[in-house]
Amino acid sequence: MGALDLLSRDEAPVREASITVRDLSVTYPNGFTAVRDASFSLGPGTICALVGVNGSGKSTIFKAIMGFVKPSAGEVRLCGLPVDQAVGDNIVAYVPQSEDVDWNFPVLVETVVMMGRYGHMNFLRVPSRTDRRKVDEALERVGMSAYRKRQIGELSGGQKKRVFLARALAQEGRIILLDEPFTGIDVTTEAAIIDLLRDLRASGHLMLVSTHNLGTVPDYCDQVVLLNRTVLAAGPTEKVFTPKNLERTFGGVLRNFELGGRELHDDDDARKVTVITDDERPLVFYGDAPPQKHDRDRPE
Ligand SMILES: Nc1ncnc2c1ncn2[C@@H]1O[C@H](COP(=O)(O)OP(=O)(O)OP(=O)(O)O)[C@@H](O)[C@H]1O
Repeated sequence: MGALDLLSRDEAPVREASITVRDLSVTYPNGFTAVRDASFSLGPGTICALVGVNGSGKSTIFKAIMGFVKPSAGEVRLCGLPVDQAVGDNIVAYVPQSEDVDWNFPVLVETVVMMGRYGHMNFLRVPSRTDRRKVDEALERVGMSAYRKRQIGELSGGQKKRVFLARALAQEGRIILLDEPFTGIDVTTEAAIIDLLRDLRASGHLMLVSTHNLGTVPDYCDQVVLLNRTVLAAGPTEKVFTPKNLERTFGGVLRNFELGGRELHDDDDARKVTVITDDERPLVFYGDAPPQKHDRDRPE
């Protein structure tokens, strides 16, 4: 171990992963309250889907968990700690939405992943042997070692997602937030990411995944939080991910096109539905229905 390792901040004890959101309200400076009285709690070894329409407050919840916005009421605790302390201890890692990243910024893949180690380094930010090894391992784990010397902006959407996932792995947070990780990627990459999330769950990590790909939610998420500016329902997937709850969440009518477009009953498989909004537009396809679309084509 080198002298710089001795000065690193890796000594924080490993705590059991947990997220507690209690009566959380977030009001933005313009006075708009994006989330009101939201409560849910999650423990270690969990993959939880955060599901809601556009603007329902998913990113706002993430920002509150990362400490980017302060609650106007209520609180968030991570592993039992206040957010600032948990972020300082590298407990929480974040995989951003693609749109939130400036892809023109010239930076190598391996540098992006090394950023996950910054919180573990001293103020000089000179990578130790451990930091380099963690970066190597993380790139290997997401299958991106061969791309380490490439500019991030040159990669495909799915490859970029993998790199940001590698950054989160290198950071070694027990809690990982993934903001729409499956948008714009192929099914193979989606399956690879889901496999990785399952591995991480098996090692006690807690993952909160905001997603519009509802069809696969019951396959890999053991918990679900349904959101529409507050928590409408939260708990085990088999209890919460029901047609009735999804109808409340999406504010439309659920139909099963496999069954001739009839409205869904609550004992139907919630995966095989399409949400129809008030203006008769299909909002989300999932299950065995056509792939996710947002246009006006209704399936026959
Ligand atoms: N900085 C801000 N100032 C004011 N209002 C904001 C701000 N950021 C978000 N909002 C508003 O808060 C609401 C929730 O936004 P948020 O980004 O959390 O939704 P979301 O569920 O993540 O949406 P999407 O699925 O489209 O990503 C929206 O009505 C949005 O316009």
